Amino acid sequence: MYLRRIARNIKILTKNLGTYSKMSLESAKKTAAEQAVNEHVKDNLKIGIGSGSTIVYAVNRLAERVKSENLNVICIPTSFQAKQLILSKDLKLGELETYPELDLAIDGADECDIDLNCIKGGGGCLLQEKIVAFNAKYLVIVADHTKNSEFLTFNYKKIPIEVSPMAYVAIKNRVESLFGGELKLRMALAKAGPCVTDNGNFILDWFFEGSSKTDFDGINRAIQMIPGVVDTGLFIGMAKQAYFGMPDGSVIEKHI
Ligand SMILES: O=C[C@H](O)[C@H](O)[C@H](O)COP(=O)(O)O
Repeated sequence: MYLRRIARNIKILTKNLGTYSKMSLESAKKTAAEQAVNEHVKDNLKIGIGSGSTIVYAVNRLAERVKSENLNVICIPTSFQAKQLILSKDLKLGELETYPELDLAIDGADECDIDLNCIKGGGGCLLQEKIVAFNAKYLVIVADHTKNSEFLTFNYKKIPIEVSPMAYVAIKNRVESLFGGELKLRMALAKAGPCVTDNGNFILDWFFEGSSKTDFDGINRAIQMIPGVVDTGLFIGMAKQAYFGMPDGSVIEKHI
């Protein structure tokens, strides 16, 4: 009886700790995203809007500032999710076709190294994010502290690669024989079969462990050369600044 009660209390404690750490991660994302929007958004900007859970806080803050300061900003989405966010907040929606030169892009990351190289695509969005970031003068990353790492794959052990569906087996075999690791076709969660991106492609998650010496730039270029590869989640040399929300409520900023 006594032991059973202890076991129950331990279970409750573990559950509460889990909820607490999830809450603190969410507040870390929020503080980082809000600070980035406070420091970078000005009147008359064309802004690329990234995808994921952290960008939601950035868009919320952006909408507040647009309303309270009567700012004129055009938002260019990087995914279906980003477009829905922009529309739901009554922000001005633009597209790259009409606004091919952007002032700023704000986006999340799955991991970000000391030089601000990133792994992205954990949520299945990378191609439009990379196109939008490339055409923005300044890419700012917003994330919680768990994404701030020494080198890529230090914490986040997979690199998403968007591929043409017909080529996924050939690409999997080629990357494994060139660089090792294992590529797995990402499966959908509430649908039978593979996860299909906003662009109608598949995602191969490359489980690969690099080190501080790994040439991710070279690897990225080599993979991009394989026919059927649409793009990789390696964002090398693209971000100029990153904001990481810390557990104590502070924000660490990194510049290039
Ligand atoms: O595919 C998703 C995007 O690349 C996200 O920006 C990335 O996964 C980070 O997302 P989150 O802000 O949810 O950690």
